Formats: sequence, C-alpha cells, structure tokens
Amino acid sequence: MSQIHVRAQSGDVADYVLLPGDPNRARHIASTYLEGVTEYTSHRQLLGFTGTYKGVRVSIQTTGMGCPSAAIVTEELARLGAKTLIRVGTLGGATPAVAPGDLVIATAAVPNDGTTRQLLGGAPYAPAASFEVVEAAAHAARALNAPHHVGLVMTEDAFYASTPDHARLWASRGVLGFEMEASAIFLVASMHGLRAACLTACSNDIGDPQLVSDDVLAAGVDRMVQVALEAVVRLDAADKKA
Ligand SMILES: O=P(O)(O)O[C@H]1O[C@H](CO)[C@@H](O)[C@H]1O
Ligand SMILES: O=c1cc[nH]c(=O)[nH]1
Repeated sequence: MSQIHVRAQSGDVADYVLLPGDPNRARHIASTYLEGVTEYTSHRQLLGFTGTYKGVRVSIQTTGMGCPSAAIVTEELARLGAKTLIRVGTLGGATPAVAPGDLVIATAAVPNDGTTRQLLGGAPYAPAASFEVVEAAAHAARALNAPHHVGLVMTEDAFYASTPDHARLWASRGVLGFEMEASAIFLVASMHGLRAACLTACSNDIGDPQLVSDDVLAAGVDRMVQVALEAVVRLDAADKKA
C-alpha cells in the first residue's frame, strides 16, 4: 500500500536502501552507480530510485534534512518492506583528526534531537548502528583504501547552534562529528527489526559553515557511496548463505 510521504508500492523498494539527505545526491548515486534504474517516487522531493549494483537490487531514498523527516521515511520504508538501511550523508567534523572528505562510519549516535526524545517518551536509550553493517562498511573502506574513522557521531536538530567549543567538548567524549538524522534512523529501524548504519563524508569543521572545496567534498561523497554499495554486496552474499 502506498505510504503518505514515500509514495511507493510494496515491491518498488529493494531490501537494501541507501539514504542520502539531499535529493541531488540521490539522483547522482542512481545515475552514476546503478543499472536499470526506475524512479518510484518524487513526492515532496523525497526522490526514490531502484536499480541494481553488481547484480544486487538496491534503492536510493532521500530522507530530507533532520530527524522528523528521516523518521517518517524510515517508518514508511519499513512498511514498504525494506530490510537494511544505510544513510549516506555529510557531517561536520568535531576534531581536526577528521579531515575534509574523510569517511565516518557511525557505531552509534548521541541523540541530541527531539524526534527520538518523543518516540522514547524521554527514556534513556542508545541509538546504535547494526554491527553487521558497520563491519561490512569498515571492510569495504579498507578494501577501497578510503580514509575512514569508526565511532560515535552526535545527531542534532539545530545546525547553526553548534560551536567550536561544543564540538571540542563532545570530541573529548569520543564524538567524531555532527549530523542530523542518524539517531532517528537507528531508533526507528530498531523498532521495526531492521538493520541500519550511517556513513558520512566530512563536509566542514563544526562551527564553520564554509564547506570544504567542491572537488574534495565530491570525492569524499563518491568514496562513501562506493563503500556503502560494496558493503551491500558483501551483506547480500552473507545473507544468501545464511
Ligand atoms: O548531507 P546530508 O545527508 O543532508 O546530511 C547533513 O547535511 C544537512 C545539513 O546541511 C543535514 O541533513 C545533515 O545531516
Ligand atoms: O549536521 C551537520 C552536517 C554537516 N555539517 C555540519 O556542520 N552539521
């Protein structure tokens, strides 16, 4: 049955779904990396595409920005039958150790957002990525020689509230960077028994809205997408054996 926002039918969406925030990134991934692509939705610019990568059926579904939109999309993808969700986003680095264009593979997301607070009724909870997907992504990053970090991110609502002091405080607690969707995707995926992960390319230093140069960011985004797609191939092979 078609959903309210992700206007697709069961069967339109693949088991494996990549989740960019940005619709232009969704179109870029679909047109650059997938074969036999169909666009199954464009409602509200939450563009969705399905095709194949190395013979594996994969969808690319835009989440929009922020947890409210990402939670809606995750919920509706679960209802449409998706099984494994991998966010492919950008993040503000919390520490100079995360260089422009570097890949960050989140193990969990500190939930500094209102959507997970509402869903949890204020109960403490640790929104975490699925170990199997993190492992597959880390393996793919090593195989592709993609500079990468594996660890915590913070998910927040207020893009312009972040300051260098806030970033340094959270970096001292192990946070690698800041983004705006992972906590909601992890929680809603867990509530539906789905696997989820979050890969991000570093687009800027936190507190500095100036993005890294277009070519450095584009190269980082493309490395991230290749890592995500190779992780899907690895997961699919393991899933078929299980
Ligand atoms: O590049 P995307 O995937 O949109 O991710 C990041 O960029 C947006 C903010 O500029 C937020 O959505 C944040 O999470
Ligand atoms: O949430 C985000 C994403 C990218 N860069 C930031 O500074 N914050």
